[in-house]
Amino acid sequence: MINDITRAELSAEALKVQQALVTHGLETPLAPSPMTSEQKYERIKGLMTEVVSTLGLDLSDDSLAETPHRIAKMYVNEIFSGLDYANFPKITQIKNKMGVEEMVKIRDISVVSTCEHHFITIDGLAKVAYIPKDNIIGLSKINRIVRFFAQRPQVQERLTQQILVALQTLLETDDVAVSINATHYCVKSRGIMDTSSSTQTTALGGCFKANPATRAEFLA
Ligand SMILES: Nc1nc2c(ncn2[C@@H]2O[C@H](COP(=O)(O)OP(=O)(O)OP(=O)(O)O)[C@@H](O)[C@H]2O)c(=O)[nH]1
Ligand SMILES: [Zn+2]
Repeated sequence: MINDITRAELSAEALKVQQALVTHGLETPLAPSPMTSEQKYERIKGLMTEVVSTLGLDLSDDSLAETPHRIAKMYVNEIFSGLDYANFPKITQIKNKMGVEEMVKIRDISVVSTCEHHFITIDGLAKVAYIPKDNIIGLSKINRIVRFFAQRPQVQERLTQQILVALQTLLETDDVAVSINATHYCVKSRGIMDTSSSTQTTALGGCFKANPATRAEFLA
């Protein structure tokens, strides 16, 4: 949830994307919080002090002393920074004056996210394609949108869909496709401890869904 003060600071793109995710039932489950980033940092630092000392570790050791601070900073400013729409990337688009009507496809976009069930890393690659309508988006902005949604606690299926809907909303076309192949460290480093499996998720819109040839070209 976003309060009125925060809303005023958000970009038009961030607000449009947030609204679209809510409409599609794809928004990350968020509980209303009146806390600022600074207040969240202070509280998490205190709570992590409890976690680390409960584990029996000596917080007076010079290597461990700053760990609660590091974790709180990492959660708020880094790996969960995508929970705050104030961090939504600046989006640059240009008019499609050159009449591009073929697929634009970006491969091997780094996806480093965090599994929301275990708070352990998800590590993979994304492929994103779209067929331009009126606008062409700056290429790096696609990577930045992937990163924004990756920097949340996630399930891979929702991450894939959030990227799809964000791009459809910004590009004003349904003709977008997203695919992610990733290793879940909650599967690799604990639990079943499978070190070889990876997970592929795909979200297709418009002609990528309707046209088998377009779908095949994307997935190839
Ligand atoms: N669909 C989906 N499942 C995920 C994702 N990340 C983790 N999971 C799964 O979430 C499930 C949580 O299952 P639980 O039984 O509640 O947790 P757990 O006891 O730690 O389960 P194990 O991992 O089997 O030890 C596990 O099967 C995980 O593999 C994801 O991105 N998508
Ligand atoms: Zn997990």
